[in-house]
Amino acid sequence: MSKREDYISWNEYFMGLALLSGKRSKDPTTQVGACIIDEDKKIVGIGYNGFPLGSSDDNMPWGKQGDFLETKYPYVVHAELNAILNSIKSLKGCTVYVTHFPCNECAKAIVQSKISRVIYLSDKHKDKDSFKASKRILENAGIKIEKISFGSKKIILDFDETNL
Ligand SMILES: O=c1ccn([C@H]2C[C@H](O)[C@@H](COP(=O)(O)O)O2)c(=O)[nH]1
Ligand SMILES: [Zn+2]
Repeated sequence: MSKREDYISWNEYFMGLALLSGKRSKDPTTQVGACIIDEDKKIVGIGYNGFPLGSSDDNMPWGKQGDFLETKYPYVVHAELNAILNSIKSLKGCTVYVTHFPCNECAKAIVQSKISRVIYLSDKHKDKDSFKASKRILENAGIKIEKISFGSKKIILDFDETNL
């Protein structure tokens, strides 16, 4: 019997984990996931966007507009920051897989934690100033930035045990 040829690549595996992590997010508009790996391809941190630990989701707003204090923006912890804060070791030389290009605040945290590569799937906010600033922060710090592309490839997770 010869080996399977249609196994997933490392990029698909780690971006898949970032996407799966984003599925935990309760943000009704944008679900972001991040997965950090070290130079040995070991997963060292993972996260998604959500409210801080102990903040009941039922007491916090998920809105986007109106009174700033009644929107999600001042309260939500970004996926990249959660992945960094959840990390189990020093992140020097690590790579972060992110479903969305990081904002300027996350870019600063990425630089400060000494992550050296950012691989992202979507840059749908690339025309916003915060994302232009983010690109500048990352580039100025010499961090490698790569847009990942899989064409229309999908990975289907089937939880039906009879199909295993
Ligand atoms: O670097 C980032 C930027 C944003 N997020 C989170 C914060 C929010 O929960 C959403 C963005 O919501 P919009 O409705 O698309 O404005 O994404 C993040 O985790 N990381
Ligand atoms: Zn951010």
